[in-house]
Amino acid sequence: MKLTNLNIVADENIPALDRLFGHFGKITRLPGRTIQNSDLQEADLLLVRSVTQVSEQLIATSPVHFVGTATIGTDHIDKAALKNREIGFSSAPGCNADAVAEYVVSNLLLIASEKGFKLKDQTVGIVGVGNVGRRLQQRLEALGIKLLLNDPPREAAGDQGFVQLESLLQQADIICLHTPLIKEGRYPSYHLLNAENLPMVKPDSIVLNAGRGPVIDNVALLDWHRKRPDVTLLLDVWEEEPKVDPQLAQQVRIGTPHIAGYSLDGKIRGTWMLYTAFCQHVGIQPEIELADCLAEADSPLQIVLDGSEDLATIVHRVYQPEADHQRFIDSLIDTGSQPQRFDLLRKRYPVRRECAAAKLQGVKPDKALADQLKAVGFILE
Ligand SMILES: NC(=O)c1ccc[n+]([C@@H]2O[C@H](COP(=O)([O-])OP(=O)(O)OC[C@H]3O[C@@H](n4cnc5c(N)ncnc54)[C@H](O)[C@@H]3O)[C@@H](O)[C@H]2O)c1
Ligand SMILES: O=C(O)[C@H](O)[C@H](O)COP(=O)(O)O
Repeated sequence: MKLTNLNIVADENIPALDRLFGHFGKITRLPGRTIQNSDLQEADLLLVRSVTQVSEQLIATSPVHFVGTATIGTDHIDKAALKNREIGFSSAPGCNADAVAEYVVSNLLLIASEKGFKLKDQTVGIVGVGNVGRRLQQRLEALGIKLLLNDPPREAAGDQGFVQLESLLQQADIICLHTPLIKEGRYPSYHLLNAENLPMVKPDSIVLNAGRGPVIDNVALLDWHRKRPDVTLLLDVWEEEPKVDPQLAQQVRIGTPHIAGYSLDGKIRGTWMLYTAFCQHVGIQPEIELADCLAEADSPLQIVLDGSEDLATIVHRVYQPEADHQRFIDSLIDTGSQPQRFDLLRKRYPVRRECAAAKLQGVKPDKALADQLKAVGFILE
């Protein structure tokens, strides 16, 4: 196999493809939802995002020998089918975990200022404490916030410090869901929140889902929330996406089109992780650095401080949930085209950097603010 004339079929929404895979051969970019078996009949590599269902049927009779998904989630991949056909596989674990943690912190700071509470007086429950949940845990702990953690697989593996889901639901002021979508096995997460346990949620609490839509039974959620409008809903993921239930969308305070992880840094990191995994698959040494790919993307974020800012103001200069929410609400205007608009919002998502990439200039923050900024991921000189 020559490594310069491979046929690569890739989702058109994967960034930095030319830089990281161009030298391996010809790249054919396709809309992820439309990639089908006939597109793969001469393909060596298939690079996807979460919207391509990689099934036995998709790869049957194709010469594909490596599949990569530039995402954390893998619920769209039939890993057993790939293994049966001895096709190499890699996802991008943790690639956009910082982006999701920052999305959550930014949302919570927004709701705290709207409702007039201090985050440090709240108890936050994190369900699913993996790459995303851990980074959220680190940030919130560093801000002095009390946490309740639920992760039965980690608990079963001997990790400590977890509570049962029911007690988390009963005690947390803010509930953040960060589990993968798992339908089978010992710890399924499908409809983890449902008609039976949603009523356990405390009055006036906040429920945020940035995992996968079906982790909450959306029909039960709508029904319950109509009786419990005191609860603030923050939803980035939807059970039938790209189709969104317009009635549920109207109940949420912040609704977004599955973009919690959509930082430029997280996306490029995802492609780069596939590049290194592919190099390993074919037994060559990766030569391209992640930092070079990010530098070439050339989207610096400079934040000039005048000394009047607090943590929320600065975090919202990196990521402002309200802008995404407004675009999302606008996309619901016509039921017929709503799913296409959902995909378009994702395809044309504005450049968003992570806190670690921001350069703070102007008036130096005092120690208290500097500590908070470091807690949420800024790097201060
Ligand atoms: N909205 C977005 O843009 C976005 C971005 C990144 C990831 N995600 C989703 O978030 C998920 C989590 O990401 P991650 O990087 O933390 O994954 P991860 O695999 O590192 O961690 C997932 C954690 O969830 C735990 N878990 C599994 N089943 C559980 C259950 N039934 N109840 C409670 N905990 C359970 C696991 O033990 C693990 O610790 C991904 O699988 C993906 O579906 C969404
Ligand atoms: O699993 C992930 O990494 C995230 O959900 C990711 O943001 C999905 O993005 P998509 O592949 O749908 O563009």
